[in-house]
Amino acid sequence: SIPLQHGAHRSGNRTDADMARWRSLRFGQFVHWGLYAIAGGEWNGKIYNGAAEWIRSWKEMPTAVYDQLYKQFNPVNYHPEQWAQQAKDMGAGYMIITTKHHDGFCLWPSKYTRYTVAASPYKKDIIGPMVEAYNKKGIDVYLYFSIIDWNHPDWRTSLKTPADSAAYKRFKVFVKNQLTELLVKYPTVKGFWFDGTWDDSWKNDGAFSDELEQYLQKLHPGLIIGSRLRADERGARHFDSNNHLMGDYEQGWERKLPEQPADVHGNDWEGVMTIPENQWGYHAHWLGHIKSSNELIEMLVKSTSLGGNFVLNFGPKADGTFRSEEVQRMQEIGNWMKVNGSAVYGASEAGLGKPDWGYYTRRGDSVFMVVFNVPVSGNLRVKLPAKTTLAEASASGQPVTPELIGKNEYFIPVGNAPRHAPFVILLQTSRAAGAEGGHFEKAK
Ligand SMILES: COc1ccc([C@H]2[C@H](O)[C@H](O)[C@H](C)N2C)cc1
Repeated sequence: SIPLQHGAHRSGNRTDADMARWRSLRFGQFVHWGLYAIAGGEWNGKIYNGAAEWIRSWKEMPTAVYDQLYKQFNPVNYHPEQWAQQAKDMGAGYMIITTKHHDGFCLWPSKYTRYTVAASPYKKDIIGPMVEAYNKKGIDVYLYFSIIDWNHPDWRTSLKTPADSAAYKRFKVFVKNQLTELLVKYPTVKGFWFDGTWDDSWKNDGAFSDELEQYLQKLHPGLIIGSRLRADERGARHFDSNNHLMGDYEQGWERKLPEQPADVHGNDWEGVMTIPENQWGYHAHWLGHIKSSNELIEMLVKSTSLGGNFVLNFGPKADGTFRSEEVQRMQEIGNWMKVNGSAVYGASEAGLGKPDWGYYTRRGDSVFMVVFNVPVSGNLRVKLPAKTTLAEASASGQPVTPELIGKNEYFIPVGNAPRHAPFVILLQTSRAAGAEGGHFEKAK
């Protein structure tokens, strides 16, 4: 392997309590909120086909116009305790909030730039009350932070001249100052969700990203930071030049999910997902497919079945309210999670493969069958590993009688009554005496 100073410093997943908690929560809420919500994906009567939070880069939107939008930021209907309650009702265990997206506008009154809420008509800190409201509901908070900062005079995409290098040196100090400020002002946050780290300026300075990560973890022990922050000294991102994951979990699953255990190599990982095809900030006109609650529940269960977390994104309007499609999905998903959340919370891969009828998840000896597709036979096939016995099966607390159809193979009869949502069957298994280690195969 290649000797690296700034590659992965740990092989295998973190085993500490903070990471175990992150892993157990399984389901998060992403919130993208900022000046882009004022534009809402359109300008001068034209609709922007890109992602709403990127509208500043749209040729139809003069940057000078965008950069004045802060003078209109005044979310009179922003009630963080209502945001937190609806997230709680959805079943989210953690929330990720954009403190600063690529446009550089800060939702907290940073003392390192004037481009913050303090300069807006709203004046007040957005982040502090949000962290407090979510924590009060028992929801952990993570801070999204974009390294790219289109507003800052010292940000550079690449370093072409000595002047560029001098500017970017100042910019790195600014970044470290802002991150320190966020941890000092909001000490209950559990981690950072970094973005905007693909430019050469950042990619070619692996040493800085490594030192920054170590500095932040020393300042805030237990901090959780995904694989988007770092580059190694050869410019490799997410996985270092020896193909070892950098950061505490794989953070590359954006609007896509792994298909099988081999795709995640036994690493902790998190998938982030939009309800429309590709909108993170508020866009008045959602184009293309809008995912239903059942589709989103399947993605959450699929993620759990592959040992990862699933984070669903919401883009509040400029006034601080949520669009009806988003409120509806939070309620529908929450209603399902209230009944079936035990198949997700604290659960992980079952090591039983992928059945046609849906997904297996597992927590200890409890195996959950989350059923999306009932076969025409009305019987769900279950094959357990050798040395594993099936103690009992139940659906919604009612016992179900499995039919033994072969060695450690069963049919679970569920009938063909029409169903409009996935349902869960609990298999209580027991480890036969002398079964070595985990009687379920561990992900490779
Ligand atoms: C260039 O392709 C990109 C760049 C950045 C993104 C940003 C989105 O604005 C959003 O914040 C998402 C989480 N992030 C990866 C998405 C796609």
